[in-house]
Amino acid sequence: MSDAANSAPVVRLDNLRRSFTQGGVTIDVLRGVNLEIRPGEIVALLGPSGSGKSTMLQAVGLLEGGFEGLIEIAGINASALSGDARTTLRRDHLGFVYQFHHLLPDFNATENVVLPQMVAGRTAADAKARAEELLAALGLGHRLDHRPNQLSGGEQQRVAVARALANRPALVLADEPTGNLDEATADRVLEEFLKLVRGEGSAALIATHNERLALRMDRVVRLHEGVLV
Ligand SMILES: Nc1ncnc2c1ncn2[C@@H]1O[C@H](COP(=O)(O)OP(=O)(O)OP(=O)(O)O)[C@@H](O)[C@H]1O
Repeated sequence: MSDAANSAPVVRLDNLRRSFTQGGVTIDVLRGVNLEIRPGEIVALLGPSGSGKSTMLQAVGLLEGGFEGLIEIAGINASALSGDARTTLRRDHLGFVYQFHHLLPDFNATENVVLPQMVAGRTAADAKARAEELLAALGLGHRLDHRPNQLSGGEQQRVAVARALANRPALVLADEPTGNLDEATADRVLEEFLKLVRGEGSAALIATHNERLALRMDRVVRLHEGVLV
């Protein structure tokens, strides 16, 4: 067995449930999701539109309340934590990539990757060196001073990838990370994303509609009628 298989999971979900009530109608979106992700493991989360992929990522990302069941991140029971402690747990262990990059428009590529590191307490010099290393690894060494609106869609997503990995998260959560790119660009960006995640030794949970891209990951799980199959 590999080292990864012997070590504690970076995330463990046990009987995760979430319902939404809207206009008197309740829908049970997650009906008892169980999942464990090992350190360094890259997992694709598939499921049709509306099956609850984003809802599940919000739970694991500790971004929303209203869930029942266990959410454990790096061995810590997140369900039992206060808001501040959840924020710290998120900052120390998780990185996020969304379909749309959510970069800060007034900051250049380097600064967008530096900022989360400064929030985590790293010195400006260390943060800058780390940002430049990640951006160079993603082929953006010549775009460090460009602001988001001076970058192509693929370049913007690469900056978002660098930002997500900046604090060396144990787990990267990605929601359709290449969903707004054309097929060829999506393929290239995903390839670089996976390579970097593997190189960094992070685990990842990546929601996608794309079966072909999912096959490039270590494991595929599917949301069907509120549970993972
Ligand atoms: N805040 C909310 N209030 C009410 N219903 C919600 C809320 N958030 C999500 N839902 C419902 O939960 C279901 C799952 O939504 P979710 O966004 O998780 O699906 P998804 O699998 O990510 O879909 P897509 O692939 O289209 O992004 C949908 O039917 C949606 O309408």
